[in-house]
Amino acid sequence: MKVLLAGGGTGGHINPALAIASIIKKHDPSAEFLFVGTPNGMEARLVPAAGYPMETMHVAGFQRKLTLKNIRRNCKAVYYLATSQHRAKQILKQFQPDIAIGTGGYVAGPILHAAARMGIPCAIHEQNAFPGVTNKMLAKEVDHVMLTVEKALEFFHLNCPYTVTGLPVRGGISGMDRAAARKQLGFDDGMCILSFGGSLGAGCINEAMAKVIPWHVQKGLSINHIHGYGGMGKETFPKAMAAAGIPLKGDRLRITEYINDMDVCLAAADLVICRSGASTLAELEAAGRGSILIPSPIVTGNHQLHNANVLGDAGAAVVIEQKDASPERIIAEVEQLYADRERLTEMGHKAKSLEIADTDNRIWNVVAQLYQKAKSK
Ligand SMILES: CC(=O)N[C@H]1[C@@H](OP(=O)(O)OP(=O)(O)OC[C@H]2O[C@@H](n3ccc(=O)[nH]c3=O)[C@H](O)[C@@H]2O)O[C@H](CO)[C@@H](O)[C@@H]1O
Repeated sequence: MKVLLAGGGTGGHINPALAIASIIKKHDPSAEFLFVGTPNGMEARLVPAAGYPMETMHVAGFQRKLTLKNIRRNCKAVYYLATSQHRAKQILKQFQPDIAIGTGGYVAGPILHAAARMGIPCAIHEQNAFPGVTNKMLAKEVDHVMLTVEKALEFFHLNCPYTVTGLPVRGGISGMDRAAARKQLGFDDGMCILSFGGSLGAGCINEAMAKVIPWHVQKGLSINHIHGYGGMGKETFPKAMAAAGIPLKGDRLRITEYINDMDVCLAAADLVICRSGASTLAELEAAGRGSILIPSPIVTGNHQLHNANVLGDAGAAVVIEQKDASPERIIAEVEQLYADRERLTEMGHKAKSLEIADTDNRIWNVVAQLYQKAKSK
């Protein structure tokens, strides 16, 4: 089977494409893959690192606010739009895929559009509860739409079947026992908080944790705490801790720029305080952990708030919009959950009940349907 995968820009679009490739490879080890991305997006690093070939094409989004800089950017976007169809056809003619799958990001637009017009069976995967512009457009042309959550359906006008597949999570996320994870981290059996703000960190979460950590340490509460401050907090967060007299690594503390062992940290945690990117939420569901979610307000269509509300509405998370997420408010929420561990455990169960445990099979079923369609042509 020859599979073309297109997606790019952020890890949020590329990692699902890589996960889909792994699922296909597991079922069909002889499958051949070609990724299509932009030369400057994160895909240019992540895809070759995962060992897959990639063709590139230039694409850019249109800016709505008309400043001089944006007019220049829009001129570039028009040029790319004019040349992208030719490039897309060239890539498709060379690789001759049986099927094509888009996982979002501008680059998926021209290539999936061209593939659909050439009669190649196509599908898209939408990671968020509020779909991106590319997927919304492509949904009218493809043969199948895969969704992480059913809620996204409200925003699509579909002419084709859909499957709620969930979002593939990294191996190991739900596999570890809480006690073993704590032992590995050197923690005791008090409450364990895990906080982080996406791969780069989040100013708002760092500001809150700069108060939350000294609060529970100075009060002597029985709390273990892991915090990932990200590149964004690299200069400021360790200084804030030093000023408060808090060590970055103590008996109950592990404060680091990036959390590399998220599987262990999630398993150890009782409460997670974080943004609401799609992968993070799928991981919270797989691990079955209660959370305080502070959606990033600067993402397209405010999709992180839509994502967070799926868990919030199910009672699996407390959702606090960034404008309301003062350190004092976060401390108050943590204090309540510290005092009511049963509620926290219940939130974890509710998160687990949202998990789609057979995501891999659901995705493979869609792929198999597309391939059958390709072979029957
Ligand atoms: C800022 C932004 O536009 N984010 C979007 C991007 O997600 P983006 O990839 O930035 O964020 P996600 O929450 O989807 O994934 C973050 C990943 O990084 C991991 N992690 C994070 C911090 C850390 O220290 N260690 C670590 O391992 C998390 O466990 C998770 O697996 O695409 C997603 C899918 O379209 C969207 O839902 C997000 O809104």
